[in-house]
Amino acid sequence: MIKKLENLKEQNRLTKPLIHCITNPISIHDCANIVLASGARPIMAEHPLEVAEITSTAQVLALNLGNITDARMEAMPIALKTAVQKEIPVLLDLVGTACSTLRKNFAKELLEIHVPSVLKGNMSELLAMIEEESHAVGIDAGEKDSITDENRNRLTKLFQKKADEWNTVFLITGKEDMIVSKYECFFVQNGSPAMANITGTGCMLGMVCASYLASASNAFNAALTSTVEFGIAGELAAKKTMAPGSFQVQLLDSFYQLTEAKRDSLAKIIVY
Ligand SMILES: Nc1ncnc2c1ncn2[C@@H]1O[C@H](COP(=O)(O)OP(=O)(O)OP(=O)(O)O)[C@@H](O)[C@H]1O
Ligand SMILES: Cc1ncsc1CCO
Repeated sequence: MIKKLENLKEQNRLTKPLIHCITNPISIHDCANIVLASGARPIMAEHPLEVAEITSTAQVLALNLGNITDARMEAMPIALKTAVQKEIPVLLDLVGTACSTLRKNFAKELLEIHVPSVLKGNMSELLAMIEEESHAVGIDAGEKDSITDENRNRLTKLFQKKADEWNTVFLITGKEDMIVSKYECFFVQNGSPAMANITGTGCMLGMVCASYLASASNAFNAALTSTVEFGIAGELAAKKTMAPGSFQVQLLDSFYQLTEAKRDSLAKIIVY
């Protein structure tokens, strides 16, 4: 089990892969910094006339639908097509697809071009994408969509079927996180409530996962390793402070400093 946790931060620190991120301005600065802390190099570029060139020099493409604009809606399909041509892995963060029909329809258009290696979002966003009932409150997941011991089995079956159909890995976040491929479903119980008190932690986790796609053996290992490490970083940061301003700083530092040994001793994973 623990074999699926790879030392991806160290591998990235040796190769410094370039991660092309097309993302929202709310958390863009935190996203660039967490890519750096993941051992990779970020480039945040979204002009429709330059993204093909930028994506073609990158090792991974990360798309995030938060605060979507006309410019990013024009740029994302161009970048995605380039990623397909260059055979580079893609992560799509489905921010807001449970509260905005525009975003959900746009996400479906992107999936028509190519289904990314990792589809990420909170539970409400992912339920909406697979046409199941969801209860989002704006960009946040609804309480009714939380993972419980009663719905664990149903959710596992639901997402495994879609992962098979779409040939993708789902990274589904919340109090408890869920990583699903057609073969496997792991639940990750690391993390802290303090992570929900600052904006953009979901976006940041997406960027860690994108960075790890550059070095991982497969998309499932990238999703699992990033989720466990980011969750543990949240726990360690929360031990230092629960106040949101300083928590944000501690989160970045704790993630940057987390060693493989400490991660393995603190990982809380349920293999389903
Ligand atoms: N109450 C909680 N307890 C433990 N971990 C949490 C909690 N809330 C969030 N997290 C962790 O924070 C990270 C981000 O998840 P979350 O579901 O809050 O993302 P999000 O809603 O997409 O965030 P944002 O839109 O602000 O970027 C995940 O790793 C998740 O496990
Ligand atoms: C608050 C917010 N609104 C759109 S994107 C975003 C950042 C977290 O997803």
